[in-house]
Amino acid sequence: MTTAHPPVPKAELHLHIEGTLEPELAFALAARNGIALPYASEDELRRAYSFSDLQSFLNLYYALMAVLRTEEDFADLAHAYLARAKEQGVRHAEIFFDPQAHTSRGVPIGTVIEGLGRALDAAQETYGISTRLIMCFLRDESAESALETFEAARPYLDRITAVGLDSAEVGNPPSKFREVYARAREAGLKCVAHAGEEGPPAYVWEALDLLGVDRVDHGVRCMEDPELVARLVAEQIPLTVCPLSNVRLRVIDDLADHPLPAMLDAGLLVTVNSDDPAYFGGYAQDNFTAVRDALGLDEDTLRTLARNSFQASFLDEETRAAYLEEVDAHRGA
Ligand code: HPA
Ligand SMILES: [Zn+2]
Repeated sequence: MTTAHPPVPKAELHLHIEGTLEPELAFALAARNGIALPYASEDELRRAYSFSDLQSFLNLYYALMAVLRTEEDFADLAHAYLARAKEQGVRHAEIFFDPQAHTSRGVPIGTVIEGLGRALDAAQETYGISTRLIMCFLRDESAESALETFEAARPYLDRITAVGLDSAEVGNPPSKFREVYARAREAGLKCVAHAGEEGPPAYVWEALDLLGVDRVDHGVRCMEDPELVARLVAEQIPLTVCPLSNVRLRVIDDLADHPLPAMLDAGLLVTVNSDDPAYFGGYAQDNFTAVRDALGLDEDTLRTLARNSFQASFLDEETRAAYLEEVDAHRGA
């Protein structure tokens, strides 16, 4: 008899909670809230998950959020994610949310944060997962809207660890959001930003130099610029890479061609994450397994990726050290 190895303990650092909305939950919440979805069934919805680029995904991602209306909806969404994350060996999750995608539909920011917070408060006890929240600004909305969102979130900043930047990248460079990032840093928050997913290496430079990010989300296009790679290596700025997302959004043609091994060889602090797992075909361990199989990564490399995930996290040193010990004690990938 063969015994399946438990998945390696890991931190998930690039995960949009709205991107964990599975068709089953979308239909259940639609029914609960009396909302009609333009799909006849879960299968029909699933068949719409075929994307040509980031924007084609974002269109469906924002449309399906219509089912999220109450604190309970946001709590249920986070509980469903945490239950799956536990099965995938996730021990720590730093979770993005997109407040403007909800406030623009009339859902108060407090409903979003209190709802997610309710689930995250129970996460350690219920799932054995420590959590942080990262509030993202939609970069295809205005700089003023980001500032207004930050001010609306002020009463809840004790629940928020960092700010981030997501949505349609090309044409919306980090420089547009200097002011809100300065304000966030002044308030004691960490800073991350999506950069170098569809956008050029210049956007990664801007995220570093103008926003002062502690971590770059995606960042795969840094490989086009050796000077940028040298900077990221020298400062050990973490990159939260999302392999299955890259294939589904056609950032990379084929997983077998993914630059992950070259990134590791270059000395970059790379982590593997799931981005929007309900849409891209896999959660955290699914991404680990997929890169292992497509790129022939060995057990030591997978353990390095798991170690990197805790190194790149916003955990305190004591908790980080405890998780790293768990990784080192783990056998099998
Ligand atoms: O991969 C992504 N990129 C940009 N914005 C996003 N919002 C959800 N997922 C993504
Ligand atoms: Zn993302």
